[in-house]
Amino acid sequence: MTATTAPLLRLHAVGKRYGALVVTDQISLDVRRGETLGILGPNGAGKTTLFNLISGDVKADTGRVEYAGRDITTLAPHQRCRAGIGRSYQVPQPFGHMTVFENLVTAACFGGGQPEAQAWDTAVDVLAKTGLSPHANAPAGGLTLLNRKRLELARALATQPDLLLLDEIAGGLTEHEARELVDELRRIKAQGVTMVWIEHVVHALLSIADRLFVINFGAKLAEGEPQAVMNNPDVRRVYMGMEA
Ligand SMILES: Nc1ncnc2c1ncn2[C@@H]1O[C@H](COP(=O)(O)OP(=O)(O)OP(=O)(O)O)[C@@H](O)[C@H]1O
Repeated sequence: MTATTAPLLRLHAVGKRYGALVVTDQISLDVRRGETLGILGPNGAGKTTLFNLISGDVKADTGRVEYAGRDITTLAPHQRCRAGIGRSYQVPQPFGHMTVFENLVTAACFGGGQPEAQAWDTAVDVLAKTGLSPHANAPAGGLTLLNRKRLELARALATQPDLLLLDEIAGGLTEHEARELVDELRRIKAQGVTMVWIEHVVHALLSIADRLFVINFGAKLAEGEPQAVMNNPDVRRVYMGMEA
């Protein structure tokens, strides 16, 4: 990759407020093709809002969002999804009465814009990739936490994204389960998918992230190579503050 390669995602001075509360404070951020960017920050720092601004679930008050060189600031969520941005939600949102397979076909058809025959093939492929094949015909509402997290990842993958936004998919898992999830993410990364991962389980994030971006009170606190960011005095203070 050369230094001149345009970023896949670019946020330029993006801002969002709810009344007097500034939730996103002039965030500028580039994500290169193929990289995995980890997002860290205390509870309420504005991480999920940042995802909402990228996916279109929330519209920016100020600034610009560019994807693959195109200004997508005013596009609706389904248009951004069809353009290649897939996301998971912090609270898994499957159709609980539908089977795992039906959830994936639905995501491929309606999120990814794939014709039905192709959507079936995609669903079979994603089931295998995420270890959900044994649960293909189970109702989504009855899955264990690990499998609900897997399904959340699988639904995003079924839209065949170039950019995958993952919101706290390791939270609540055991050490062993989190390791399995990271292994799955490594395989997805190896296929060239660009990822942005919000995660409080720092060691899971550090095991795969190429770069970290830390948010505090809606603004950028630090950005860069993971170990350097974790050693940054401002970041340490925020995290020690969290632990106190
Ligand atoms: N629709 C909304 N209306 C008003 N305030 C909101 C809205 N959405 C988010 N907020 C506030 O914005 C702030 C940032 O929320 P956000 O969910 O982005 O934080 P977060 O960093 O993802 O937090 P967590 O780690 O707890 O998930 C919080 O104070 C939250 O209460």
